[in-house]
Amino acid sequence: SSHEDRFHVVTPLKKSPILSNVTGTEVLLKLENIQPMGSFKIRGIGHYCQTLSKKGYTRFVCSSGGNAGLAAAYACNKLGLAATIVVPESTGQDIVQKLKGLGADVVVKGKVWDDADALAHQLAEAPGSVYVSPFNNPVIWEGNSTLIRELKDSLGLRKPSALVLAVGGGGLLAGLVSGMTDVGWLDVPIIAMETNGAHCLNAALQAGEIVTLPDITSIAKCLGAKTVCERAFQCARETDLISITVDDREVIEAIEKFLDDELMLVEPACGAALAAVYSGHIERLKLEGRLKNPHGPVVLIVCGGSAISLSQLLDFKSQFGLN
Ligand SMILES: COC[C@H](NCc1c(COP(=O)(O)O)cnc(C)c1O)C(=O)O
Repeated sequence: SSHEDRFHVVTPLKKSPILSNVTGTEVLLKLENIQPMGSFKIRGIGHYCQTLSKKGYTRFVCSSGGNAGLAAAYACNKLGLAATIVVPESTGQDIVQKLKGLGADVVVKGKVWDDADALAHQLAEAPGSVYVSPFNNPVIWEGNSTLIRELKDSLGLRKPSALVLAVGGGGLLAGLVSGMTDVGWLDVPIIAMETNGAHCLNAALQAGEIVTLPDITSIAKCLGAKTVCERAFQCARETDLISITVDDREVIEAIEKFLDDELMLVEPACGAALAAVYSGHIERLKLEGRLKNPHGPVVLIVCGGSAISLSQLLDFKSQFGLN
């Protein structure tokens, strides 16, 4: 599609000598943290808002941990449409202010994203309004799949030995699998990272069916969906998906190491993906022979996100005794 009818940018696929050295294999970073509003969300949410705006809706009602909301507020601002973003109490004030700065109405509701989502569905009943899911819609997955097309264009005939991503509700996973189907990469192993306490996909895979977590107890609130979407659960069974969970402490260690190594500050949702490298999972999987195409690069999706600041990182470090 031509530039003016999409909001995302083509992001760099950056070689990382330091992370390659840490894992003993080539690691490439897909820098979604430099998308407008700081995360990959603009690909799927921007495409969804763009598509639905042609149907005459005047107000978009998006439930979000924060990042999908920022993408929706940005898209509606560009489209000249009203936006209501419903976030849980765990969403920080800096994100709320950013949302308001984009002209969105912000409603804070409930302890976790699921509570905010229930209200968003109600508010979207109003005439002229339409609901925007942060992760559970085929149009969103179609937008997210543009990331794979860019990887294919960058890598040419080279196939990744693995794709590493963070999973919240599963929209990024569903989108990547859609793109992988298009480019013939369904055999590429997917390393699906979650934090313990926001591990709805891992819990479902262990149970053999979709389950709902009792609560979100991880600091990675932007991964905080208690139930993984159906499509993501199906994707996990249709692909060579390796589900890994990490502790919040490992996430904070990964964030700090990445800041020192690559001079970029990312939030806990993204730190979960980075922990695949810094907690030694990539190295282990390689030694276990799980990465069938060992000569290919590991591609890590640096998903970005706004739920971080230097002071929050310092608070997290003292919370986990990492000073
Ligand atoms: C509760 O929150 C769901 C969603 N965040 C999801 C998210 C993910 C995971 O993407 P998903 O698996 O939900 O498509 C990864 N990386 C970042 C930085 C994210 O913000 C949101 O913003 O509303």
